[in-house]
Amino acid sequence: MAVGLGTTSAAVRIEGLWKRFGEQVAVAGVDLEIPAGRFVGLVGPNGAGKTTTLSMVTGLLRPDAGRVEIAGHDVWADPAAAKAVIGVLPEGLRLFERLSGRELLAYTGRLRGLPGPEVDQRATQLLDVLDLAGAQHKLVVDYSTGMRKKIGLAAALLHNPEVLFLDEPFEGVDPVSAQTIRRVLERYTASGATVVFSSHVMELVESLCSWVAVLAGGRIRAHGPVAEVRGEAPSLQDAFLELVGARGLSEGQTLDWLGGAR
Ligand SMILES: Nc1ncnc2c1ncn2[C@@H]1O[C@H](COP(=O)(O)OP(=O)(O)OP(=O)(O)O)[C@@H](O)[C@H]1O
Repeated sequence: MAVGLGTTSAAVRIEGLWKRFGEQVAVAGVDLEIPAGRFVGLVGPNGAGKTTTLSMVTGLLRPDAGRVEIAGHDVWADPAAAKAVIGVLPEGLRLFERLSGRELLAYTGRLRGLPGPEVDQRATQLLDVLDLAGAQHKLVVDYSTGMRKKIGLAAALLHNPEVLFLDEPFEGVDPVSAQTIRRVLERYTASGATVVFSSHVMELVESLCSWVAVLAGGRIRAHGPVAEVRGEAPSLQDAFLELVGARGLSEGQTLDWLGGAR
């Protein structure tokens, strides 16, 4: 179901978003309204424009054209107000490596303007639910990939944002940490907050998300509740392959030299 422009329940409103890198058009006119209180998947093949879109939506990359509103705040006209209500776990997350996990949270909390005792209390709880309590005094440089994602998530949640943006949050994360992250995110959306995350892993999106947007070639190909985007297809994966026009190997592309039959 397409949510019409102008409804009031949108967590994120994107209008006419464009980004070009030289000759390469990365995002080619994205219009999208993301409803509040949903677990939302932004899916698309490699190079579809997911990271570029999320970077523009979260105020990290200036669009060539278009506008973005988050919880009613224009990201580029009023960046401070917009950034106050979002949390971001970007791709290739850069952290302060020479701080411990707890110090990183303390620093993030003060940057967000939270009082010290409140930061301490929230940090203790987040470290605990994310299974990082035992590693809280270790330097971030010594954290594993999964631990980095989890401390990045804790930092993104510390100020209790209205909308959380996550670029590939489960990439490189083992199943135990993935389950922990998942539990925290489900709890967060159950309280009415919105999560928007990008992924290529369709099974994950189908099991986690209630709403999905499919991006390919810099454009939105479909969006709405997962069941509607899936339609008659047996799985979201099948619907996705259909939407993005995936193709098999054709005549002349048989790779007949590949494999054991010599
Ligand atoms: N800084 C840049 N300079 C030049 N081209 C870029 C830049 N960033 C992205 N692109 C190009 O824009 C297009 C969209 O890239 P983007 O990283 O947004 O896609 P994506 O959907 O996140 O892909 P993936 O799933 O592989 O991470 C690609 O063709 C990419 O090569």
